[in-house]
Amino acid sequence: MNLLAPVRRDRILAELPQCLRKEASLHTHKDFHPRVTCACQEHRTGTVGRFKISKVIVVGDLSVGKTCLINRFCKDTFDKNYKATIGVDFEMERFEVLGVPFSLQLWDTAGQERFKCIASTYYRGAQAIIIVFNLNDVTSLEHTKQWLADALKENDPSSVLLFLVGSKKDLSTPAQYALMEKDALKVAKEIKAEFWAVSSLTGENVREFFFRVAALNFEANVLAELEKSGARRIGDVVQTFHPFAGINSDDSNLYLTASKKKPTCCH
Ligand SMILES: Nc1nc2c(ncn2[C@@H]2O[C@H](COP(=O)(O)OP(=O)(O)OP(=O)(O)O)[C@@H](O)[C@H]2O)c(=O)[nH]1
Repeated sequence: MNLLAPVRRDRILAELPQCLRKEASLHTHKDFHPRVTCACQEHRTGTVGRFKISKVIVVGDLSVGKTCLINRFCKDTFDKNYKATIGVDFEMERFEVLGVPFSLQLWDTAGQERFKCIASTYYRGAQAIIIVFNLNDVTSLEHTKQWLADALKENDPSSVLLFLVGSKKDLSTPAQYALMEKDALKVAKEIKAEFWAVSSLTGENVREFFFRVAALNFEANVLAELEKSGARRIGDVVQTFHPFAGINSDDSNLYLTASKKKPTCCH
């Protein structure tokens, strides 16, 4: 029995949302990986779509706009008054990607030094890290590397997606923005993060950004799941036949046959 309400119509993704700037993007390909599209069509996404929830943490200096960013996307609200986040808070957002349900758990963490210690205990297990800075405050951009280093202490750098997000775009003139973007692109390249510039006040790029986060996360999860199930299938054959290795001299061939077996779909 499915007790969950259907996914909101405006959370349905049928295509891969595009990056903001190709210079600092995690992927420049236009569509989802063909193996992912194929797995979704054939309902071979394993735990993704059943009970998979992807944890995303949002870090950055105090008052850069982390809470406002999450609230603009999840609740479509904006509060002009600053209320510091104490420790952490989280929102759950459900999507449907290529027909498969997929959820993001968005963790809003405190930027204030005195709450940082509590917040950092929630960094572990993140599949994506969003590092936010204020487009009108170069110091907050400089601090992003330290925020990332702290978040990576608790996570495996090779399996986490990174996003560098410049906030409060509405407060910059085009000339100021252009200057800051140059610096931000450099940092993004250095830390291997995808760059975005948003405004939670106007909503500019907010939806596009989170759709991109959801899509790339989903893609990474399905690819990992396919890899895992492929390895398991090969392992199963070996396990099944291994006890008879002395009898069945072709045992090694079985292993090879299994691993070389042509997939039924595009890979
Ligand atoms: N003009 C403008 N102001 C913003 C924007 N985003 C946030 N703010 C303002 O910036 C202040 C701080 O925003 P928050 O979202 O609370 O900042 P935070 O990063 O969550 O702060 P901490 O919880 O202390 O880490 C508030 O007064 C917001 O109204 C934006 O896009 N444009």
